[in-house]
Amino acid sequence: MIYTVTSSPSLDLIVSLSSTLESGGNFRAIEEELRPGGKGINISIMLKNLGCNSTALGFVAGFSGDELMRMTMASGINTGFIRVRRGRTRINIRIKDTKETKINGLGPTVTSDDINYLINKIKIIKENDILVLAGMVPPSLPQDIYRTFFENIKAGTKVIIDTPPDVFAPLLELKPFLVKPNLYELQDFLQKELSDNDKVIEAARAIRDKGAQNVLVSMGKNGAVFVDCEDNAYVIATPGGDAIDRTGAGDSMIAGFISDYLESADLKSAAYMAVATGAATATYKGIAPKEYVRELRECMGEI
Ligand SMILES: O=P(O)(O)OC[C@H]1O[C@](O)(CO)[C@@H](O)[C@@H]1O
Repeated sequence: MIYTVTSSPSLDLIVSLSSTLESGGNFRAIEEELRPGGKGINISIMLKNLGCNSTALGFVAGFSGDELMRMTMASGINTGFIRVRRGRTRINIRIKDTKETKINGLGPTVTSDDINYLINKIKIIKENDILVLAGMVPPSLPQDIYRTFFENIKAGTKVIIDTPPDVFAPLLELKPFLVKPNLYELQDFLQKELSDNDKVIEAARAIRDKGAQNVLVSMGKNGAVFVDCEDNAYVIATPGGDAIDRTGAGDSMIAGFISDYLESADLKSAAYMAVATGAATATYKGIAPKEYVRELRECMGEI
């Protein structure tokens, strides 16, 4: 089984403007859409599109939490959300003009009882299952919550961490199966520019040497760098196409990686599928369907 944990899921409100957003201005949307969001939720949706079942776990609250649960279940995903009493599931805003402006909300207040309910769900995850820990840790949660989750799983569970490097860095010693920073976050974290692929590979190897088994660095339109547990390093180009909506593209990469790895047990093949899946969502409105992912994967050729 595959489990995704999103400690702060969201509804994503995507609003398009015909003119450029200015602080203090008054604008009207020309298009708007409400989607279920949060990294683990997007991963579960992409997994479903690729034909893999998963269970989405996390904390939800208020009317926005009800709507998120409704939308997630309508996508055919198993859910095991913990309903918390105070506050509401955050509504993250994406404003699109010529660029994309993101405002991510705070999320509800989560108590230690709520956390224990989620830990109990995590405790039943079996050896050889996959657990994805994804997204920011909201201020209302203990900042080491992912460590607590990690420490409550059985040995042999494959843990994948899809968070910025400052969140996954303290967890590397617990030997996650895969971490996936994006290049911008990684540069910010290291406080240096990784100006060519060799430098990205070197940085990925340094993360692996600290404990991660495999490291996938997503690089937007430049594809990804993948360094595996046997020290193979690959630079994987995207199958092309102009990004129209990057929301969920990085999350889709994780789903692509998992779905391929479960079928092929081949890390390189999984990394190529990750890039195809991320590119599909980036060049599609919403989380891409399987046929489109397959088309892009075929464009990348045999590996
Ligand atoms: O958990 P974070 O880092 O705040 O990011 C959440 C946002 O990222 C996404 O999961 C896209 O990656 C959105 O669906 C969501 O609004």
